[in-house]
Amino acid sequence: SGTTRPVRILKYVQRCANSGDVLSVISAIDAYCSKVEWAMNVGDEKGAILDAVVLETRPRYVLELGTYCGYSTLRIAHLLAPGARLITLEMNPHYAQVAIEMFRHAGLDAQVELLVGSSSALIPQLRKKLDIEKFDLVFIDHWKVSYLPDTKLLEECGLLKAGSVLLADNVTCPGAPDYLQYVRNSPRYQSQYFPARLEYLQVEDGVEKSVFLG
Ligand SMILES: O=C(NC/C=C/[C@H]1O[C@@H](n2ccc(=O)cc2)[C@H](O)[C@@H]1O)c1cc([N+](=O)[O-])cc(O)c1O
Ligand SMILES: [Mg+2]
Repeated sequence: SGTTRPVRILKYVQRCANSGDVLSVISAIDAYCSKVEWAMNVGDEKGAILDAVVLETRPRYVLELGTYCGYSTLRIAHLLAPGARLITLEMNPHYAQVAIEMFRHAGLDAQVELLVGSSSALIPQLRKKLDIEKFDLVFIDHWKVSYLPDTKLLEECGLLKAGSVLLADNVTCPGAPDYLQYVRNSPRYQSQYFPARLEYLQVEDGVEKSVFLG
């Protein structure tokens, strides 16, 4: 039985990226996935949009839905102020283990709190479990069919406040049409689309930034 794609990415990073250097880890993942084998990281073009939203939001509490190898987790963690908290949810224990090793190589494992489980099971537990009232920024990049139900769950659990920012990957490819329709038509959101290419490919994608209005 061979390795998995996340393990091959991790091994490449451990071999080629300087440990403790998060930017070299990020560029090593992008190098591997653009030259050797594609993987569903947000990538460097959409990643730059994510960076800009993190910098403008200056979030204290961040939630990520879908860790995978931890690429976007690292991009976010790198830009957070001391004392900020980044929670990332991953339901696949193997992916979670790879991501933890990725965070260790980048020297950011102390900056990230990874919870293993499905978002629908974990989101209702976050307030009690983590003593967090509201999230300032949510990066949504897990199953595309879960974007809308999980957004409604975040609202119902009182985890969003006026000004909370949702940033959703892949709203064009693979697409999250029900989510888009909701955030673009609900009076409770101010939504904006940022077109970009799908990671490592010449295919059209985009991210949607939606500000919760309370
Ligand atoms: O399908 C995609 N993403 C699904 C991501 C799923 C990730 O979220 C986790 N999760 C964590 C918690 C959950 O509750 C559910 C899943 C899964 O265990 C996986 O690690 C995708 C596909 C393409 N593509 O071009 O095909 C491009 C992209 O950028 C994508 O993000
Ligand atoms: Mg994605």
